[in-house]
Amino acid sequence: MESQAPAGGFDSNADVYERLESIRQSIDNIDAAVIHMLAERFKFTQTVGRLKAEYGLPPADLDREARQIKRLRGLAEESHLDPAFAEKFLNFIIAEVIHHHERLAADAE
Ligand SMILES: C=C(O[C@@H]1C=C(C(=O)O)C=C[C@H]1O)C(=O)O
Repeated sequence: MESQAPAGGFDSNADVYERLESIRQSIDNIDAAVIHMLAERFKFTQTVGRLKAEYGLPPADLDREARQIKRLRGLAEESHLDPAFAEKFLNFIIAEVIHHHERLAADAE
C-alpha cells in the first residue's frame, strides 16, 4: 500500500504506529467495558429467567422486546450509530437470553 503524508506534515512510520497503538488501547478498553457490561446484563437476565421459571411465566416477552428495540433504536440515532445495527445487536443478545430462559424452565419442570 502506498503511504501518504498527512495534511499537517510528514509523520514517520514510528509516529503512525505509536498513534495506532494509542487508539487501539482505547478500543481495547471499550471492548473490555462491553464484555463487563454484557456479563452484568446476563446476571440480571438469569435472575429474571429463574423468576419466570419459578412462576411458570413464558421465557419471551414480545411487548418488552418491542419497547426495548424502540428505545435502543432511539438511543442509537442520538449517538449516530446505525439503528438497524443496534436492533440486530439487541436481537442477537435477546435470542441468547431466551435460550437461557428456556433451559431454566426445562430444568424447573
Ligand atoms: C429479560 C427478559 O426476558 C426476555 C429477554 C429480554 C432482554 O434480553 O431484554 C427482553 C424480553 C424477554 O423476551 C425480560 O422479560 O425482561
